[in-house]
Amino acid sequence: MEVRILDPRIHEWGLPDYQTAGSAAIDLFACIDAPLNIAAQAPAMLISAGIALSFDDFSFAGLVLPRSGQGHKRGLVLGNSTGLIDPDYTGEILISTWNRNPAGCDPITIQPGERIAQMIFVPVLRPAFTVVDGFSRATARAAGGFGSTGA
Ligand SMILES: O=c1ccn([C@H]2C[C@H](O)[C@@H](COP(=O)(O)OP(=O)(O)OP(=O)(O)O)O2)c(=O)[nH]1
Repeated sequence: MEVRILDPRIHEWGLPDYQTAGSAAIDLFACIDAPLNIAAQAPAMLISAGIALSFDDFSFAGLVLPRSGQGHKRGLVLGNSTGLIDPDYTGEILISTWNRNPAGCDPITIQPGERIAQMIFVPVLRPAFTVVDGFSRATARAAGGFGSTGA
């Protein structure tokens, strides 16, 4: 995969070496010029991750996820829940940043270079659709949905 470093500070912050470190994800840095206050419950803010990717082929995609500590302990999550990076997207990766804490809580201050999200890569399946009126195979669950098997 080719990566363009759009923010030169990433050279010093370090591209993650997740392939040898055993981590599943690369951390994404907040490419901001000064500390940034994110108010509780304010509309999500797009923050540059400072990199762009060129996927080798269309068989995998990227998912931007919150970091567990940032989300659970601090309330810093993603305004889009999960970000999908399409394999044909070559623009800068952006992080939809949201302070989920209740209104009135202190703002969260993000520092330049802080790792505010992470990205994993997933294989993409593209099943062919066959339009039918009824399914050819019956299952025990059928249309039993939420809670249908008990609490
Ligand atoms: O957290 C994210 C989510 C998306 N993107 C970029 C990559 C992705 O390929 C593109 C479009 O995202 P998506 O397909 O989820 O957006 P959409 O709202 O469905 O718009 P589109 O019509 O562009 O597909 O935006 C990011 O940089 N960060």
